[in-house]
Amino acid sequence: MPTILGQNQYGKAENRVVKITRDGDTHHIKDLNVSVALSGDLDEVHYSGSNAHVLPTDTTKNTVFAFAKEHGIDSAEDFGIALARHFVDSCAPIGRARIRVEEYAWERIETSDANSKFIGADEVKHSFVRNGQETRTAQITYDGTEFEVLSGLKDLTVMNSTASEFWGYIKDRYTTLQEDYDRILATSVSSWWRHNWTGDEQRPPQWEKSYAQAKKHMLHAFAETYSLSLQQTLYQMGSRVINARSEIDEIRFSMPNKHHFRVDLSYCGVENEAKDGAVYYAADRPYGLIEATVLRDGCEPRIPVDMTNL
Ligand SMILES: O=c1[nH]c(=O)c2[nH]c(=O)[nH]c2[nH]1
Repeated sequence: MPTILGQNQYGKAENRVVKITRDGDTHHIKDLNVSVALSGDLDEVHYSGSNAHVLPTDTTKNTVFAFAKEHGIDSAEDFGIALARHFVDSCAPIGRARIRVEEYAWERIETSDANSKFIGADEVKHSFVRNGQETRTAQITYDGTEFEVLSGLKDLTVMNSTASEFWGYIKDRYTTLQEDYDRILATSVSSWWRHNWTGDEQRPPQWEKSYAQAKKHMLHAFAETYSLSLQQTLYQMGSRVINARSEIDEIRFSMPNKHHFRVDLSYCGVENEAKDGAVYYAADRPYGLIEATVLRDGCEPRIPVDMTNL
């Protein structure tokens, strides 16, 4: 049977690069997991094994580490943009580069001045604890003409211990769920959002600030929405980000409903009402999975539907 080659891409995945920047005694950490995927005029390596158009994945790995040293890492997005531009602009057979980045945040450990003297410093400025909140993500794609910059996060776990109800849904012969007028709403947010910046001629967003603001608006909307469903909360979170941040046109969420079931304690004659402060069973599976995109009116959806499950 004749066959032809379909979509293909290659590169070094999961380059774990840690860059320390020293500002006197004060150190700064950028801790990234960078994956490179290149595509272009690469039929021959698949058909005949000719490597004439292949930039080795080993070289793509070396480039990641060299760029971290030579250019530093201002933000995941800046780093991805520099790498994507380099691979496409410096290597003729490569027509498109996609750089995916996960960033792990570190927080400075605050110490007492007195004890710091033991290591000969007034204050320790080089000790960090891994931040246990979300993992930041970015994906930069460049085709030689336009950039697409997606930023995101995953594993941002949030809970409202009240101000959530769920009732008025379809009931059929399989329904056992009781309507609930005071429930826990908890989820682990995965989200990607798309910036409308596409290239050099416009001023790029300030990526670090944009990320912090997007996360803040998401969290505030989660906290401030009186929720009748997780779907409604999701939409409020997306709308808040789009309305507050002019550089973002589209945001997609994948949010598992981390169910907390009020335990029926009637077996020992104990009431367990939400209003009195209840005991819940935190179920880990199965979970409702609520996913949706929120768009600025008039903008095209471009974030792939399954992007949030990476
Ligand atoms: O917020 C919710 N949305 C649903 O669609 C749903 N379905 C369900 O069983 N519980 C919930 N909760």
